[in-house]
Amino acid sequence: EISLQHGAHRLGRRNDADMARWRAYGLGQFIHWGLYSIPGGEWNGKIYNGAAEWIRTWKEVSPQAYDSLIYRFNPIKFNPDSWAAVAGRMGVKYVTITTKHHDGFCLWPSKYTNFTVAHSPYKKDIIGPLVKAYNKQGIDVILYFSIMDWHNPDWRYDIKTRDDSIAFNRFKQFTRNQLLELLTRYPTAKGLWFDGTWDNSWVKQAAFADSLETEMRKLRPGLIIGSRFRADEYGKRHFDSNGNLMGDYEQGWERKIPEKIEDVHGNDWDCVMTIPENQWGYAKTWSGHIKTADELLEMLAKCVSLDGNFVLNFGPKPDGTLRTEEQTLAKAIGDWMTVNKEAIYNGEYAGFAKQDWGYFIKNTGTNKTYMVIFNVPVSGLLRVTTPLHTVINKAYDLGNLTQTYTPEEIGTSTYFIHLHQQTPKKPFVIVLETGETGKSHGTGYEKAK
Ligand SMILES: COc1ccc([C@@H]2N[C@@H](C)[C@@H](O)[C@H]2O)cc1
Repeated sequence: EISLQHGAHRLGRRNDADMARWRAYGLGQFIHWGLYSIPGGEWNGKIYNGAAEWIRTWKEVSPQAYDSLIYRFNPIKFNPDSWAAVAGRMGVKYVTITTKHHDGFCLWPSKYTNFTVAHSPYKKDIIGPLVKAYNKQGIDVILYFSIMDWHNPDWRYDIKTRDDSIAFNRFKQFTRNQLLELLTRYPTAKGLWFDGTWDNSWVKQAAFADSLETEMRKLRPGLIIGSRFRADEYGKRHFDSNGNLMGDYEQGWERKIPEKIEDVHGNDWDCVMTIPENQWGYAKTWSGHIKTADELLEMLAKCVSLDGNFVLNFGPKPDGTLRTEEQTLAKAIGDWMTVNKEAIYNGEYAGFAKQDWGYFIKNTGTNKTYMVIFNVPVSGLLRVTTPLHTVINKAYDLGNLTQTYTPEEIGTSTYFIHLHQQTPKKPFVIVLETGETGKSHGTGYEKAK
């Protein structure tokens, strides 16, 4: 271990109620909405082959022409209650919303720049009504904020000259002002999801970012901040120079999912996922593979089975409506969650050996472990190996509690659950009620160090 001034300030997971609430979410929604939604990945009739929210960087697009999109931002059909209703029906417990993406356009009327909704034809605050509508549905809000801001003339990719340093110091104050402004305007927001923090200019601000993080936590006790916000004084990000996670949850899983529990190092984490291969903001043309509800449900179950949250991205249209494909997927996921939500909410790593048929999810604080089944073997036999000293007392269908199973013991702590003839063509859940044998009352696995 080396001594660090600006590394992790806490070892291991947070154990307070605010973090326990975040840990229990399971399923979240990401929303990417802004000026980039207007071109939707197309410019002068040509399709941009990158992510639609990055179109400003395309050589075919002049930054000034892009920034003039502010005069076309007027989502007349925007109705936050309908977005929140879709999210509620889908069963999400939290939403992460872009307050400002890399292009610098603010969805709230910030006092610190004119590049906001207040100076668009729409005029009104977007974030406030969104927070209110989602909170009314019992859905918590996390604010996405991009440090990198292409519009602000003081932004720098690196600090090479004294002028860079003078400009970037102004930028740091601007950033601090906006973050404190967001936390003050939206006091019910539970946390921050930072992005745009990989460039040298910001990576060199270990001391500034560390003190800003401390200031934000003081302003909002319990605030949840991800690992992507700041670097330590050696430029290490997410994990400091001693290998300890900075922030409260790991933000390393963007469009990818860990394979095994060792990959998450005993930390909290979220996975943020797109429906097409790689589009966050609205893209008129979705190319490549569009994920199905069953694929997304398997990703959800996999994340929760490995102690994470699964956050599915929506890119609303410039008029404020949600595209049909997203509404259809939200309903399909919601229909499944209506029956199986108790396997997802308050879910954690169960410590059972991974099996090919699917995922084990333990319910925090109870003796229930859920088997979320995607791949029924031709044998119709589901193998279960329990953790040490754990026995199965009861097994039954979550979707039909009268449908019970008597596990056949086939070896030490190993059982076969015999499925009944016709199994559904949808993912389904079997509930295991377990008990402990022998002296040890361990959880069957020690949290990975
Ligand atoms: C350098 O590669 C990327 C990839 C994606 C991003 C942004 N993070 C996602 C959550 C989206 O906001 C995407 O624009 C930024 C840089």
